Amino acid sequence: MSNEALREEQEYVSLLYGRLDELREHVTGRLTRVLATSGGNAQARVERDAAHAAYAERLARLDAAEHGLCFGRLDMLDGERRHIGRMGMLAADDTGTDTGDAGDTAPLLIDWRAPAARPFYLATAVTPEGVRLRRHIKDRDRTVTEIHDELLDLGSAAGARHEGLAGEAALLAALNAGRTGRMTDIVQTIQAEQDRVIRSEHTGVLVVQGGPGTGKTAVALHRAAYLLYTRRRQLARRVVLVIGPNAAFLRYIGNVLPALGETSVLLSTVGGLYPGVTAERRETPGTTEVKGRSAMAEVVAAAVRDREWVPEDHLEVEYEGETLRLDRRTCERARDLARGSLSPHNPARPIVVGEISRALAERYAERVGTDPYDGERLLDDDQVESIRREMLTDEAVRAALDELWPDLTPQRLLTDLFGSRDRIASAAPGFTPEDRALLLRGPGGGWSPADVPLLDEAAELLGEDTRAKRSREEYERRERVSYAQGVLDVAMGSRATDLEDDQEAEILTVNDLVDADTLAERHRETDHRTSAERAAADRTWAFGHVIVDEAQELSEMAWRLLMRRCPARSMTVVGDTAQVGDPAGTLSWERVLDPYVEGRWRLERLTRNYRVPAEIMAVAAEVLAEIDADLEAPVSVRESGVEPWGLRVPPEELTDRLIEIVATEAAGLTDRRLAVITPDSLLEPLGSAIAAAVPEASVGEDPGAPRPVVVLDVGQAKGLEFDEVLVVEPGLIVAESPRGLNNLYVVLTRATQRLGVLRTTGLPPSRATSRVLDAWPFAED
Ligand SMILES: Nc1ncnc2c1ncn2[C@@H]1O[C@H](COP(=O)(O)OP(=O)(O)OP(=O)(O)O)[C@@H](O)[C@H]1O
Repeated sequence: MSNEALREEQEYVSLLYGRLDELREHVTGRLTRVLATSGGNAQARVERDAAHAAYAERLARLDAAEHGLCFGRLDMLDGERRHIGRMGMLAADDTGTDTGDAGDTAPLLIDWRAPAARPFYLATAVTPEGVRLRRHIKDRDRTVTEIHDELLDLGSAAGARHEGLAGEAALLAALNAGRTGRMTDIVQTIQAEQDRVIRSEHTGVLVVQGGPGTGKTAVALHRAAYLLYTRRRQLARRVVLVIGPNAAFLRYIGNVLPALGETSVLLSTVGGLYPGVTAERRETPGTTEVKGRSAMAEVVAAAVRDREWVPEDHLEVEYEGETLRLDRRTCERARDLARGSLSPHNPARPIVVGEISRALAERYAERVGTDPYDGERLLDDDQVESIRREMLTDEAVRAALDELWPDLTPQRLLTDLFGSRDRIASAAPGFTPEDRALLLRGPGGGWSPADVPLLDEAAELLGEDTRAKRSREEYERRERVSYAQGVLDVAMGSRATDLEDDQEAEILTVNDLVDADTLAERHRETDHRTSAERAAADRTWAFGHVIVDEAQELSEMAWRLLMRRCPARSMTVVGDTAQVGDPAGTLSWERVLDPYVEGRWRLERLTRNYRVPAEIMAVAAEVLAEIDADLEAPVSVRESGVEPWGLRVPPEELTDRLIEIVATEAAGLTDRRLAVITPDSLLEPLGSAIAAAVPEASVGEDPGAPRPVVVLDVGQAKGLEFDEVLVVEPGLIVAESPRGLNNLYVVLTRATQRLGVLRTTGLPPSRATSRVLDAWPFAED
């Protein structure tokens, strides 16, 4: 890299940062002006809120572009030069436009997502796409530090060493860099097969199948950014939902989209998609599997129907000293009318209430208001109606109505169902007694992630619970009034205090003009939450696009929930059926997708492994062949020169040797991270032993700052990566789960540099069910 080239690029990059500062200043000025204005009618307020949100979002995008603003340059064969960066910028003084591909104005910088930037990712020496030179530019704190050039016209160079790797030097530098515990974006080095997925024009369900480390997560997130760029109007309002397997994974990927300037995104697990429920209950794999089956939809529906009760023969209700009898037919008629309304359960309840209370009032009127001589009813219709209304406040009548057709929350329905052997038997007649036993549970203990799709299913069938809705509305109203009262108090407190008493009496205060109730109602009109916050709080939100990562882990019931959240069926589904570990997870995309979008989903494959060096992948590929000989392992794009190591120790020495190894490794880690991955059953004992002996270690990913050493079980390691990985007792990992080999494949493919395997001599061969492990040249301790 010549100094001349560095100087030239520095000049250009400084110009771009100067322009970025101008844009920032301009938007900040506008934002300040919006914040300073007040008053006006409702429309003015709405417009002001919209402008406020738009400027704040734009400022966030400008801030996000600060690091690595311009990372590439294309010199085209026709002499044109294009600079590629995190956002588009025009040279013109039009501060409102910066898409970089607009109109005739020459762009200073082209957004990586614009069509003109595409050759940066696709051009190779064989298909140069009109590019003569591709340059990768690296800067730190606005200073250009490195430049990598590739000449792509055929005569000029041998091209990349690995055919098809775009920007090989920059790519390898990124792949070899130490991991921080937070995923970073890959805009500078997106590869051609990934670019095709990111920019796919398919608007329906796009499935991206790829082995470990092929960049599925990275691609899915960049696709979200791409879609937000090309369809910002629709998607920013409707929000893009990104689903990940667990909270640690969401933290791991959480910085990528903000770093790309995109905020209209909600990251969640499936278990996090039911507002008000924190799904932390742990369940056995058997229970998770049963709850994930699509047949559970019918079980929930049957559980609702079972609560729409009619008596065997008749129902007796005590009212004002009289025993009123309702026969089965009357109750049945009420139930049929309510069901025939096709409304969900709760909204249909008034039909039952109306029918039954009317029948009861009639019976009562017959008893107390009948002429003893001619049997004529003495009460007119109005009197009967007022008796009926009166009855609705009576406890016995209400109890009878609750028995016939209770107002139900999804939580109530499922708590009652799972707490009763009889209810389960009635709702799940097709299940085996063993499966039914897996659903049974005692009171309390909260909800599990597998419960959330069931709660959601129940919520659909039950509709809004009228009582809960009323009390929620009343609570929200009281909150608004109390907030408004606070506003009024502040207003009163801050009025001028140097007035004479009699003067004060003459002056209207804010409390004379408006009371807290009125002010509260006015506040109702404005909702200052972002779209993503509103989406998170709304169970029925329809997302513009849904991205599902580690999608092989989702159960059939989870798919039902996600499909409801995305009526447009615009989805990017990324996963690897060979990595499925969840007992309710999927081994076939057809099976889970065809029921919703039969024949309309598209499959793309990623074939290169960017994470795992060839030496480690060679071992993992053998495990993959054990899972299914037809599955193809992704091809590593690099070698590390370091072979994986294995050590076998006597069982009684496992903990001490492990601590010793971890302590030694930890001492040698600089800017690197080590993960110790254990079987689920050993996480607790080994994790606490390591954490007690090695100060750099934490058990589970630290929600705050990631530690250099982390001890995880298989489920926690899913989707994550580390510079070094130490797998403990692989035989037990295989033995502990019906998908044990898949789990072994997952843990062996988490390392970017080094892999070690530590096992005991004690496990009987039947428990170490992997041929690869049996054949592994473990050193004996
Ligand atoms: N084009 C690229 N440039 C630089 N880094 C890349 C590129 N593609 C992937 N990577 C890196 O490779 C690693 C693996 O990517 P990612 O986690 O997205 O793979 P994955 O397919 O989701 O893996 P798994 O199935 O094991 O979870 C990440 O560190 C990612 O940043």
